[in-house]
Amino acid sequence: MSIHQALTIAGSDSGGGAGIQADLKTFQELGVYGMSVITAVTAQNTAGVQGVYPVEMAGVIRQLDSIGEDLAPDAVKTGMLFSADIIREVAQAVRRYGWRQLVIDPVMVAKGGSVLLQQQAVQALIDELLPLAAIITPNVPEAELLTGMTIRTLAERKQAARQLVAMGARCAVVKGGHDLSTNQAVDVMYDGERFHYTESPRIDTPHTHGTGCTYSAAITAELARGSDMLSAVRTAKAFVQAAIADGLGIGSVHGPTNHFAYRRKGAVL
Ligand SMILES: Nc1ncnc2c1ncn2[C@@H]1O[C@H](COP(=O)(O)OP(=O)(O)OP(=O)(O)O)[C@@H](O)[C@H]1O
Ligand SMILES: Cc1ncc(COP(=O)(O)O)c(N)n1
Repeated sequence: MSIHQALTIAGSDSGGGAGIQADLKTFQELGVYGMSVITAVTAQNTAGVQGVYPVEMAGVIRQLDSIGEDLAPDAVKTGMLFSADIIREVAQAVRRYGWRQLVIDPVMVAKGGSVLLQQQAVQALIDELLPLAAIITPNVPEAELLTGMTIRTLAERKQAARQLVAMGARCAVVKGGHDLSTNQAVDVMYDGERFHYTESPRIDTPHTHGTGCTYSAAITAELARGSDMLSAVRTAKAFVQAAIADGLGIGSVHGPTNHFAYRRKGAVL
């Protein structure tokens, strides 16, 4: 039996809703074998982040090499990378091992406001990692920091997506999860030639912990399975929509999404 394989390079979320845990659950649900490189351990639950404990550099480098020397992921995603040093090592590994299908979710702050990427690391993300991206998937605040633009309108989101491609990503999606001005969650994708929109009704719920991780992990899984970029983005949108719509009711504050929901709805892989 041959199986498609995907790697996530991200932080651990003890509460299980975001980070490595969300990524591996999403890979599994989409029929892809999952591997992980853990950059930081977070103590986290639905109420917020109680602690951030970066993995020492030697440990990050060793995990990257252990994967690269033996395994061959069909697609790789990055989430919480925490520091400029980690970003540099990840970029080196991506080049060294020829990981061409790289999905970057430029995680910067948790929904509760905790810092998941040091401020001085943003430039390293722009200089070292972004040019290696098959796709980058910022939300609006992340796209603003990466491009230096102020983004309020759909036209500005389109311009930001175009700018991210000019900065070296092969494709960019600027997500609309944070745009409360419409009742649709509209994501804007630019593939270097044209724009595509993926939209779904906005669900009024506080339980959106880990939506960005889940979405980018679903893109990664679909790329690993051999999908083209637009199909991967469309499937990821359907996956995250189902996961938000059918919340689990876990925890006391911002609960996780439901990774089972997409397949339970009868999606055929
Ligand atoms: N309330 C919602 N209803 C429907 N779709 C949503 C909602 N919130 C987010 N989405 C969708 O979920 C996906 C992830 O977007 P979001 O903007 O939440 O990412 P994010 O802010 O990076 O997430 P995270 O905070 O987990 O890092 C996008 O496709 C977005 O359109
Ligand atoms: C380890 C880790 N990675 C990413 C997020 C972002 O997710 P959210 O913004 O939904 O809290 C997180 N909270 N924790």
